[in-house]
Amino acid sequence: MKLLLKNAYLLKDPFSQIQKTNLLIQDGKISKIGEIQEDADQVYDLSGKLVMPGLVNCHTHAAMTLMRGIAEDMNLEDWLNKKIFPIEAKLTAEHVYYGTMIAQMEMARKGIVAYVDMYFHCDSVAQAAVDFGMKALITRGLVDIDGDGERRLKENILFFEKWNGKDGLIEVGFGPHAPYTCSLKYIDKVAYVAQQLNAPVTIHLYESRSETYQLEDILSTNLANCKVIFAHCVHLKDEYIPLLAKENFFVAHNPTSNLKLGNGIAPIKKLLDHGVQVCLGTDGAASNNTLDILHEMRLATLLQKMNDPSNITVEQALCMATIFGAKASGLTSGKLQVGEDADLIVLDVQRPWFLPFENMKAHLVHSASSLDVFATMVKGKWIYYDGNYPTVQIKEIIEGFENSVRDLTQNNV
Ligand SMILES: N[C@@H](CCSC[C@H]1O[C@@H](n2cnc3c(=O)[nH]cnc32)[C@H](O)[C@@H]1O)C(=O)O
Ligand SMILES: [Zn+2]
Repeated sequence: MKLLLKNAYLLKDPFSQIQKTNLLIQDGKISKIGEIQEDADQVYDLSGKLVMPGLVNCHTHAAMTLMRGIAEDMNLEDWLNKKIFPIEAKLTAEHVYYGTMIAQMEMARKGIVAYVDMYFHCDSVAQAAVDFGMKALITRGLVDIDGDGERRLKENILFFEKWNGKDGLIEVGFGPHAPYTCSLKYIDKVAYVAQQLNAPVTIHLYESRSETYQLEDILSTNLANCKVIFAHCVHLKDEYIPLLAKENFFVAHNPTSNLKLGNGIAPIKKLLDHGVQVCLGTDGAASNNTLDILHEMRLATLLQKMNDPSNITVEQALCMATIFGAKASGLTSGKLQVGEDADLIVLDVQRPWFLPFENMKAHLVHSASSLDVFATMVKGKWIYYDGNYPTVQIKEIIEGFENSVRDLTQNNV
């Protein structure tokens, strides 16, 4: 299958100049950029549109779209214990499938091509990603405070065996939830298994003020040897920052969720200055409430500029949303060049807020909104195109989602 994208403005990566050109996509990969004479099966005239690498959401709980708006104006502890956990106790595999589908529709609509998930009923998450055609690093959320950690870990291992690498879309990792829900011994064991399987790990770290454990203790476990995405890192002592500057460590910054749950602002400028690899996440839709990486990119940038506007540059912001997220997730390259998977987005830039055109990169960070996204492609397939979701039956999904919400919220105790 050959697709030709004609007459588009192309931003290959945050550091290159925008140029008007054509892209040929063959069997899911970019096969040529420039003058193209070859015939294609499908030709798209993208005059007036900009093609750039797809965005990566490095921390979410996709199925939590089911709980969007259900628990507002609360701190993390009450939000989790009083509202979210009791509803999650009722979740079925079917609910998670529809919740994840709706999340993916939202993410595709907003230019996201790949995401990192931590949840349960993971077969449903993976099935939804494959059905929709989106890339996902899926980790089973693991807790052991209730004594049932072993069962969850076994489930994560089986899930790895069944889904890892599926269709070139799915990667499976391990998700020890947080140091306050997992003992050190359990984190160590989970990380050991992940290391043996060469699988990544994702964990919540220093999200709220009440998290006062020692980072040295956490890093004395096998976690030190794994590829790890640490979500949040808001309440990280200064002396801990250098400990995270490692090739195998990433910090997923979730500025909206951190503000909304009253947790504060992560020290992103300091992390970047120390060479820590920072990417962006939305967290779940119950704490954000949107899954919008363009929005997180802009907010992350503005928050760090609070005291000094030079703290985060336009290029750094674009890197967090694309290349750094791509590397953290391992799912895509975050660059548009020959030989890479065609994981790209198309923005309609014929709009007043994208003028003057010469300053487009600044507009992408400070002026664009996700509603400027015209189309989203993963591995050469459109998953969103001009109001349509070509891979799924929207009516059936919305119906399944609404039935799931009804199941979860009706008083059936
Ligand atoms: N409790 C599950 C496993 C946990 S999955 C991941 C968990 O992370 C929770 N979660 C979502 N957002 C946050 C957050 O911001 N901080 C901490 N936990 C969160 C989410 O509600 C979900 O319960 C079981 O029965 O096996
Ligand atoms: Zn989270």
